[in-house]
Amino acid sequence: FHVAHSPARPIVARRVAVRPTVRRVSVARMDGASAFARKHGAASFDMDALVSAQANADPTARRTKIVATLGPASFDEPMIRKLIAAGVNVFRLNSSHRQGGQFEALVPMIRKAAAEMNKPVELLGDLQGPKFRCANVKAEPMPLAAGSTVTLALASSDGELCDAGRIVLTRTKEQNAMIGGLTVGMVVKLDDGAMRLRVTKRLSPDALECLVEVGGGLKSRKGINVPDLQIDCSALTAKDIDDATYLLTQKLDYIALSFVQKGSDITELTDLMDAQGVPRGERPRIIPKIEKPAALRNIDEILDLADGLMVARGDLGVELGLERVPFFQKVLISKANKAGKFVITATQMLESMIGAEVPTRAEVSDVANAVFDGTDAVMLSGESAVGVNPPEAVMMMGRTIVEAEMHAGMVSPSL
Ligand SMILES: Nc1ncnc2c1ncn2[C@@H]1O[C@H](COP(=O)(O)OP(=O)(O)O)[C@@H](O)[C@H]1O
Ligand SMILES: C=C(OP(=O)(O)O)C(=O)O
Repeated sequence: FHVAHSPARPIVARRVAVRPTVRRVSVARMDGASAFARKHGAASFDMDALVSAQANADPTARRTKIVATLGPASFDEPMIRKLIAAGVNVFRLNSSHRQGGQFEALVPMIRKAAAEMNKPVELLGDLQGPKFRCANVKAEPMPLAAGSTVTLALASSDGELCDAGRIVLTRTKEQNAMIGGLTVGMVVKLDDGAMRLRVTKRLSPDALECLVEVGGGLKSRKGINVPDLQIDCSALTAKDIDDATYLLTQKLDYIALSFVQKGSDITELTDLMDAQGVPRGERPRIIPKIEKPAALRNIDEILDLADGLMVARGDLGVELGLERVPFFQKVLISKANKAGKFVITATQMLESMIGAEVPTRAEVSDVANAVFDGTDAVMLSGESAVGVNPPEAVMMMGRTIVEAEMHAGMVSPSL
């Protein structure tokens, strides 16, 4: 190699990794280097055996479960059967997108397919919670060009669509409060932060002018986050109560609650179950979605009242900052493991498979690392809801999990 232009600070192996004294490192002080040394210091690798021992086992025979979100790409019975055969353990019905009698048709379809295939498939109903979303878009995707100006407004009539530089939100108590609370200079993020607006002018009590700082294409019902705005609202919105009222009649296995911030948010859901007279033995297990900094602060009281957790990395990434997600994923998985509760790692796991047959190395690595962290389940979102090949996404995830589980004992979590 020509080294004349080598960087001032070359990459060097961590000295602690080869020090024979690693076992004396203080456990109390868990700095990165000592944690690395404690994990790897004493390991010896039989490279021949490791390279030969490719897991060619059945990708459906694994401990870590696969949760697959259903959507337009997976709504028919032949596809549901393919997904079950590919190894889906839990189907997720996202109430944020519930329309017409969609779920009413899907639930019996899944149960029938699972029974006929003799596979123990479970169902998870996800409640939107106080999450802001745009209305449906007239011609998808609606272009938002960087540098252009758009209007962000409450819908002026029922059924108004996002169109021609106007992003509209259905009128709900929470969305009315959001539009009312926005002030000039605030940042508004769209679609899990893929696009960014900045408020430049208040046009009326119901509408704001915004500059598109990061552009893109907006699709129907995409999430809207305003990290600078705190809105005091209940954990269950009117829509959640309506969705939960239906879901609780379906004897689902799990119910996920979005934007939980504190323990009492979970109590709102158990109160609803009481009010509906859902017998104790028939209640779905409650999964708070951890996607707000407040939920991280109050995680112990939340975990106490929950049956499991979801590391909801989509919104968590927007609310907390993307670069902070990996560490908190490990903390949340560790806390759930220690409390004896299950944990689902969710969102963008094989994201590129929405449009491609093959994922990126980074995505495969992400699935494997979630397994190494100790997750109990990994989740597919758009990959199985709107992707080009939902069964292949499930099989890719299954193969990755099997391979990771084979080595999980060697790559034990360090938290
Ligand atoms: N029940 C549904 N009906 C229509 N589209 C859906 C449904 N569920 C999911 N989708 C589509 O799949 C995408 C990914 O699903 P998911 O991650 O659950 O949604 P989101 O991140 O919007 O909550 C959604 O943004 C939506 O476009
Ligand atoms: C799972 C998540 O929630 P949703 O898909 O409902 O936005 C998330 O934000 O990661």
